[in-house]
Amino acid sequence: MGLPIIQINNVTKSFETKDSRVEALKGISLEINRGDIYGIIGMSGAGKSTLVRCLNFLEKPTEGTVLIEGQDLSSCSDKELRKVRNSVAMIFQHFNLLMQRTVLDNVCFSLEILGMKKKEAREKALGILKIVDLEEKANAYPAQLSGGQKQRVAIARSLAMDPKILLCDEATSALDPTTTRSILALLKEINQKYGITIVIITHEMGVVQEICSHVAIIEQGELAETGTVEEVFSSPKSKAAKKLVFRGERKYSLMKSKRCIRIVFTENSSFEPVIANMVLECRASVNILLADTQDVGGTARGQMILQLPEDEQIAEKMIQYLKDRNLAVEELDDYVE
Ligand SMILES: Nc1ncnc2c1ncn2[C@@H]1O[C@H](COP(=O)(O)OP(=O)(O)OP(=O)(O)O)[C@@H](O)[C@H]1O
Repeated sequence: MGLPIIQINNVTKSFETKDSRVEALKGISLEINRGDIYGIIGMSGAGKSTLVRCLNFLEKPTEGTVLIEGQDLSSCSDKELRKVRNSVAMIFQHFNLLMQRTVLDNVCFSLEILGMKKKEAREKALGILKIVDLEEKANAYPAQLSGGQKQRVAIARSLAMDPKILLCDEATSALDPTTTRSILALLKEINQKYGITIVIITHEMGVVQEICSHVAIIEQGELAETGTVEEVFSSPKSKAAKKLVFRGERKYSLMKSKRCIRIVFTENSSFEPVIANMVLECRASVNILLADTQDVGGTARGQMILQLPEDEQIAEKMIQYLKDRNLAVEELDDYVE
């Protein structure tokens, strides 16, 4: 597989304000491989934006190192840093387009700054607008576009630089679910066709599940958990991961038992017969606290959270019943109050 394209080693970042000091990152280490779509997820204020800004040195870490393709950014000259930054493109929640310029000029702008001739830049930009499906809007101004179209222009502008890495900071947070899906599909296509490594910063587990191969969960400036999306979704270990996977729901129930389990299905259709048969066989009812299906890396994954009967023997029998049917059963602490 070779060297990871991004290596983050023990990065800390503190912000000094007039009367306080904020430790936004507290010793984060991460490796991202070439070709990954890597999600970095966490609640508001967790330090996601700070971390992503450290990846292109828009923010310099207080301590620790960031290596892009093996090159330590802290030992780069200004010229070398500019070169690295050209290969690490970034898109944002609010698009950051030049409002006085047309779509085409937005894409040509950075190419011309790099010294490309106008005609050549125009040709390249038109080719890229085709990739993002915005050819017919080349002469429109950003104000005349929808949110999704604006984000496509921002993606086109970053692709113009032939980046190796694309950093997306909450790039779909201002978009509705349908538009979000189409932008995520475009990012996936770019990743697959052009081999661009993508880092996605988000607070939504749905975004991670839709397209990421790997995920890192950060909480209060620390890394809570990393793994493949499949691993983290199937058996989240940290409190932060559980909160995101279970969508932060904490249930209040009329049933007395506090014993809850989570089952993961690969097929949505297997939900009902298994639970119904288990209830029939054990002659006791369960309380279904959550049941849903989510798309994890293109596969439908169902999860169900059950509150078991108070009778320990029956509860054990139910768990065994499910395990005998090769279902992953995980006991959840403190799920009900
Ligand atoms: N320039 C700054 N000066 C002072 N504090 C800052 C600065 N930038 C970020 N912080 C603080 O660092 C912490 C992490 O902020 P950051 O923006 O990285 O979080 P985030 O996870 O991206 O949050 P959100 O999802 O709300 O954008 C917060 O407490 C924030 O207030």
